[in-house]
Amino acid sequence: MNFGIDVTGLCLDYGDTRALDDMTFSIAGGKIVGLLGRNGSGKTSLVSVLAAYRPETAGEVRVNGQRPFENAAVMSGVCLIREGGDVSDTSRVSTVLDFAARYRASWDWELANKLVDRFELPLRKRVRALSRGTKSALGVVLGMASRAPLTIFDEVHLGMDAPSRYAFYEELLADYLAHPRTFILSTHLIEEVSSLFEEVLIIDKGQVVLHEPTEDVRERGVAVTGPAAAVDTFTEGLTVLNRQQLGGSAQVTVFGELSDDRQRAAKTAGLELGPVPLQDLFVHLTKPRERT
Ligand SMILES: Nc1ncnc2c1ncn2[C@@H]1O[C@H](COP(=O)(O)OP(=O)(O)OP(=O)(O)O)[C@@H](O)[C@H]1O
Repeated sequence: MNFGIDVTGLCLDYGDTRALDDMTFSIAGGKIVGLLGRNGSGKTSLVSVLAAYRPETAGEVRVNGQRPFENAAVMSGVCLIREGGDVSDTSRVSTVLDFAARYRASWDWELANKLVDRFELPLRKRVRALSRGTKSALGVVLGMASRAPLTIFDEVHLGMDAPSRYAFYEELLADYLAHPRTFILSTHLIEEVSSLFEEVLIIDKGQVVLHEPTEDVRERGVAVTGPAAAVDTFTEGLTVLNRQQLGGSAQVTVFGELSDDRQRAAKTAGLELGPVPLQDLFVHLTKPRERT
């Protein structure tokens, strides 16, 4: 079972601060979605509404067809893991897992135990004695083993070191393939995790900037690689997102599709064309605009 999401005209205010500003989007169930946005763009606010931690100020939010806030049927099927962990600092790791197992209808102990071993979680230790990375790993175990129809990781893996993060991505993909469900991952570490995303939702200043299949997003630009002088000549006048040079070779990322003629011209000039790194597009789409 997996939960889909329908959001229409969603607004969320904290007093005078409008954190979510007229958001509209739908996510079909059974996908891994990347939620990308700069600091303060509204990622945590959005997932808090989806997971019923907060009521919306205006608009409509439907998770599995129902309004989440104070709705037991939705809340029991949504698992939001935030970086802080939301678990009692004084409890032992084993107690936190036991509690989650009692609360989560679809909890899977086999998976939990496998991940406890993989992340070397100290079951007897109290949560407050865990390092930041180990606490994040505990969050990963709670989120994965819940097998919730909608599982949301809000920047949970940022505290983990690279081997642990890659272990997380591997376990997430394996378990998703075996037990498809809806995942939302909010992150700043775009490139290393982007291969997992089937869809990308980019938000900025509380608004949706882009919501597309990842493949389509990558086709919104082109990475041009080859001898530096030829690359620069070819990309002159185009919207350049990024330029890297190594010795005599350069790679320039440009925004916008290239016509067939331009693509042929690139090949004739000995240039290689490739997909655009998601990170470059993200930076471009969320960069501050001049006010008019
Ligand atoms: N409890 C709160 N009270 C008042 N304003 C808040 C509160 N929580 C968030 N905000 C404001 O709402 C906006 C969105 O914040 P939010 O935490 O949702 O962004 P974010 O994308 O998760 O940021 P980050 O990547 O830095 O975690 C920001 O302007 C923030 O200052």
